[in-house]
Amino acid sequence: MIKVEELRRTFGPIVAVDSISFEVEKGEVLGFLGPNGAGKSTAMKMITCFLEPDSGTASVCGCDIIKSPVEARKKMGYLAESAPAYNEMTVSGFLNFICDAREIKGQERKDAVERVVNMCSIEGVYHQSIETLSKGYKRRVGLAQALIHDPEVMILDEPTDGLDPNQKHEVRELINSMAKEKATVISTHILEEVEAVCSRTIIIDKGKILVDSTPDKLKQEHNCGLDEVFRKITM
Ligand SMILES: Nc1ncnc2c1ncn2[C@@H]1O[C@H](COP(=O)(O)OP(=O)(O)OP(=O)(O)O)[C@@H](O)[C@H]1O
Repeated sequence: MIKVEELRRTFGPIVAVDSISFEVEKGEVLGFLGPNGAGKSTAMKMITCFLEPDSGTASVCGCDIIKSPVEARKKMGYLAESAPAYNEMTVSGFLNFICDAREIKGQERKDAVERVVNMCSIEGVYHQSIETLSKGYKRRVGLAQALIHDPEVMILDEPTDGLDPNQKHEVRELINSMAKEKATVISTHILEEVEAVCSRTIIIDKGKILVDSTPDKLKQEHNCGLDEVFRKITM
């Protein structure tokens, strides 16, 4: 469902993403791991059509991100690293604004909003303005907007960042509950999260893919826990 082919992006002299290629099938949850500055967010921004690649491309459910970005975006839900929500809007106003942008109307809109509000447990802050929310609730609102059109592909940049342990658990359960029907990519620094939700993991450093494997295989091959595997590979 996701096919990434030789994606590359530089910022001046910095090669943020260096010709990476991989595929993600329906039902897979791919964990994107790497140290700070490895290129994870840049890769995600390119796949979700928020940043143009220097070269290479990707397709999402058969829609090329360069030739058909609008179609590709319809297939994806994207939670950005620092979810760009409109602070002065209420949660309700923001989710309805996203529905406007995605042309979700009438009863379909009512059902979609109700579904994501329940899924992300944001009933209690529904009428509150976004600027008054805690970091964890902002993250959940970001997740709600990413899921509002029930996308086939989810691209989630550090989805549990800023959440307390209970909320982290809830979001991981949520990802697991949806995983079968979707292709999912999440980036994270939390190795325990990889074990909890990812069926596959890519370790990226300095823009290059160093490892593409499953968490279990990595632990077996290196005969240690994932945190040690991560250190061995990236240090
Ligand atoms: N807009 C930009 N202008 C200049 N350099 C950038 C820009 N965006 C990213 N970079 C650089 O590209 C490299 C990759 O950054 P990126 O944010 O993709 O890494 P990351 O793996 O997501 O890091 P983190 O785990 O810290 O979020 C870094 O060296 C970063 O400084």
